[in-house]
Amino acid sequence: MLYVKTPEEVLALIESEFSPLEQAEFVALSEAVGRVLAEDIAAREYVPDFDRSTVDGFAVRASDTFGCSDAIPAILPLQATVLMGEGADYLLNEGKCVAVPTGGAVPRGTDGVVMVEYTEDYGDGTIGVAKPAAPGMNLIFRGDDVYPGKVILHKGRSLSSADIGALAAIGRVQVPVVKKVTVGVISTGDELVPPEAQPGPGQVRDVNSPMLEAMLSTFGCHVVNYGIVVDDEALLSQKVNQAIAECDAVLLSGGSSVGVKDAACRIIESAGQLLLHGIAIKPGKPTILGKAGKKPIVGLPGHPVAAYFITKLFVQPLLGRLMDRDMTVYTVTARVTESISANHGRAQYHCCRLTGTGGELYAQPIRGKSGLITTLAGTDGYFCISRDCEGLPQGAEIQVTITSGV
Ligand SMILES: Nc1nc2c(c(=O)[nH]1)N[C@H]1C(S)=C(S)[C@@H](COP(=O)(O)OP(=O)(O)OC[C@H]3O[C@@H](n4cnc5c(N)ncnc54)[C@H](O)[C@@H]3O)O[C@H]1N2
Ligand code: MOO
Repeated sequence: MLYVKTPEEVLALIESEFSPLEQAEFVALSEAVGRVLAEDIAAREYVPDFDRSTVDGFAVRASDTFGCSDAIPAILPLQATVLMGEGADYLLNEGKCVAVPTGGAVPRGTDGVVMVEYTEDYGDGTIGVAKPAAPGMNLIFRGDDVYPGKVILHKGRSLSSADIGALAAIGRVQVPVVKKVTVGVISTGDELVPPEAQPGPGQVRDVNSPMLEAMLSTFGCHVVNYGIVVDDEALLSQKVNQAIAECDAVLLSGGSSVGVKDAACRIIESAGQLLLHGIAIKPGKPTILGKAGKKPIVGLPGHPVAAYFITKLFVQPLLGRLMDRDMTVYTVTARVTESISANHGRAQYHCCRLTGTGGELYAQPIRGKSGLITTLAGTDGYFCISRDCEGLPQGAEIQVTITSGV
């Protein structure tokens, strides 16, 4: 008999029982994408460090161009030409202009740049300006991007490729990141053979290890795969204890239910402390959570779809807690394409395919038992029917968490 907790209670348990590992290291910028920042990053300099033009054109004092037009251009003598990669440390004289390339420095006193398209070079050292410049037009001023002390990225953020660009802009080539959490993965079952093997009668390929390994690497973890262990309690216990010694967290798939050979619960209990056995969720009810010291041990249900959802819904936030990382998932609103029934009392999760027509998104639920795996393959996301709901009518609005691409 399982004494189940609600998903909300499980998330609260994770928050209260586990804490960030707080292990940081420095990595090169080229290694930093996807890593989690260990501290806020503040700029130490101005970016850009000089006033610069955003167009090819002529730096002007805007007031010298007011009122000009195609018919009556402002005629400004060319004072100088700025070259790319060189400074312009002089004053723009009143009534004059300076030729600047896109990104080039502009002289002091410039408060606008007129695009070359709106000018005419008369060939006598003067430029005709046919369109007035508004103050600030086509200019980026020193420190517009960042200034010393400005925090550009916050602790806990998983670095995106755009963030890498921002770090490069401020010269942070050694980045303080949270050390990767190492997660040990063990699959248990007498019936399991490695994916490369041809299953014999009653045997199935190990789906969970490769799937979990892939999921964990998208969460930014380092994975140690301990392979398949047969249903031998002593052997499994030895493997679990080895994984606890070598890793920061352990996932054990299979053997989580209440069958005679389902030893995961006893093994986790003897390795440390049992925190939970059973979540009011479908699929994934017979999930186990325990800890050995500060290290979490999760007993995932053997059914691959159940193992998948439990990893998405609870292991991901658990590892986020260890890495002190924001693991917020984003959802989109869609309408279900067909009615779907649900078990009252358990939050029920379904994968779906999304289509979009007429500005609306539609979610086609993918039906199938949790022992099947191809129901997950090729789906775009998943949605939940809450435990107090007996089903959804066709067209009901749902929130879909997108999973395609990860
Ligand atoms: N009497 C009861 N039986 C079951 C219950 C229950 O409450 N009472 N719960 C069912 C639910 S729900 C689930 S989910 C499963 C969980 O089973 P276990 O975690 O104990 O896992 P196993 O018995 O080892 O395997 C279940 C199923 O999954 C296949 N499996 C296991 N590992 C893998 C893997 N790595 N790759 C692919 N497939 C795997 C295994 O062959 C079994 O078919 O229990 C129900 N039973
Ligand atoms: O967790 Mo089970 O998947 O409901 O069969």
